[in-house]
Amino acid sequence: MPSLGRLHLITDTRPGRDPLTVLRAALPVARAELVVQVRVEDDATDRQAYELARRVVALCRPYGATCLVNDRLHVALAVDAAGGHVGADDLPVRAARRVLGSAAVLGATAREPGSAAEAVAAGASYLGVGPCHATTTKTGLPAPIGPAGVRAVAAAVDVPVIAIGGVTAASVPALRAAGAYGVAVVGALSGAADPARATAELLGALTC
Ligand SMILES: Cc1ncc(COP(=O)(O)OP(=O)(O)O)c(N)n1
Ligand SMILES: Cc1nc(C(=O)O)sc1CCOP(=O)(O)O
Ligand SMILES: [Mg+2]
Repeated sequence: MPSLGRLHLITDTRPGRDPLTVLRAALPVARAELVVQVRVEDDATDRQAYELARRVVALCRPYGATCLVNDRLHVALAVDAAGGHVGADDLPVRAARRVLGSAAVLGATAREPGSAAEAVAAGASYLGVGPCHATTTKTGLPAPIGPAGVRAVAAAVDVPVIAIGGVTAASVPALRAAGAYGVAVVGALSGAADPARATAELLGALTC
């Protein structure tokens, strides 16, 4: 399995957002450090998810960036993405691993050490851990766990921990110090006036 990129860009498909424009700005800056997770709204059709994922895979390929698909693993397989990401409402990690195969990248959401260790034992190759900070991008989340929560999970597993939820370049150093391997963002790039510059700032904070 190739090494995992440290900057995960999750597509923002809310009305008025333009995920492919953001991606085109981020790719030349982050190149193989970029992991793009195709995430669509729950009411999007599989065809819409497929069309977006197909375009993302094609855009990522020349840069060596990685494309994953959130939730819809059949779409990941259909577009030959590198893997997928699952959480509590999705296929169980062991079932997801069976679907994707042993070589795929498989991310799982974990918010505390016990479920984190279970997800790794079931076949997760990285963990998405959060919400680290308050976020307006997704509703219904538990209270933020902060760097201390990330530290507890990172100490319990031997796979990369990707911190998520309200992450900005300013919050990256504390998350890295807590053991995060990388970060996943929506708003920090999708809402940026200059996504290329925001990508450079996030990468700078991740790799210094
Ligand atoms: C990197 C990363 N971490 C966590 C999540 C959240 O996944 P999940 O809990 O399944 O929630 P949805 O994203 O499906 O709404 C993620 N997508 N990526
Ligand atoms: C999709 C998602 N999952 C989360 C979790 O904690 O499981 S937080 C989140 C949204 C992250 O968006 P932003 O970077 O704009 O805060
Ligand atoms: Mg999910």
